[in-house]
Amino acid sequence: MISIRDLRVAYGTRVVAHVPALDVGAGECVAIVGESGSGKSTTLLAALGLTEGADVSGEVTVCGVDVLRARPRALRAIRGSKAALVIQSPQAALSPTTRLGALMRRALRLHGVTGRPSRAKSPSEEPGVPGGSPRGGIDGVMAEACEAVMLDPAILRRYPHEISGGQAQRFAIALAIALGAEVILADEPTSALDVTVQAEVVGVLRRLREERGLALLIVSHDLALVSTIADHVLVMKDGEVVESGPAAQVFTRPGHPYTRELLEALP
Ligand SMILES: Nc1ncnc2c1ncn2[C@@H]1O[C@H](COP(=O)(O)OP(=O)(O)OP(=O)(O)O)[C@@H](O)[C@H]1O
Repeated sequence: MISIRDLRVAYGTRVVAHVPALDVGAGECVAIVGESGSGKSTTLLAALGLTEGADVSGEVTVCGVDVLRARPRALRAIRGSKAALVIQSPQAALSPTTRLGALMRRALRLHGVTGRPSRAKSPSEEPGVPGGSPRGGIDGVMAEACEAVMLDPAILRRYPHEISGGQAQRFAIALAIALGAEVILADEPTSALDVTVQAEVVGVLRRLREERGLALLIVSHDLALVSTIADHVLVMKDGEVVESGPAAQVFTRPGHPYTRELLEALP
């Protein structure tokens, strides 16, 4: 679903992220960890062609689209529908005067999700995803997407300022699901949340990838969180990947002194 080869992102003469190889398959979770400024978010944004003003080279393929060479139309087709970006403070991106339900409905219409059975991929394969809603219609798709992230669909009647940071992040994930996302790219997915809600959101992400085969690329400085969900971990430092391997290996037998440092800093 995501394949990156020899990605280099530079601002002026400074290379801020260099990623030799990164692959995320369906149902997999890959995490990028590292200290602030190490190039994690830049890598995530580059995967969707969103690093404005940067010189970007290499190969990036997301849902079959050659991101660095695709026309804007092809990029728009994957952004927001097939590949959804969940950012640190989703509330800031929501229009304050529009109820969440209206926001979600507008996004679904924009991407042609009607909730009619004709759009269903395979109801047996993906129950409750766009078009396959047993309740039918766009309202059914919206309600099921909320329930998939453990939000009461009544939240759709609220305004963005009436929900918590955790609910906002779950709403962003619900929106991605309603749109039929195959890939979720999440930047510090639980940064705004307290510990209990964090565990809930991670549980939701874990279940979604198991049940729907979602591919997850997560950026986080929280190694404890990453250890509960990632299959594969990339450790970045000063724009370079210093270690990359299966999560179990990176956490139990770290090969790089910097990874050991990060692990030792864990409470
Ligand atoms: N638009 C930009 N112009 C110039 N430099 C930038 C730009 N965006 C990011 N950088 C630089 O690139 C480096 C990597 O930033 P990035 O946001 O990818 O780090 P990060 O590891 O995600 O950090 P954090 O955890 O704080 O979000 C930083 O030194 C940052 O200052």
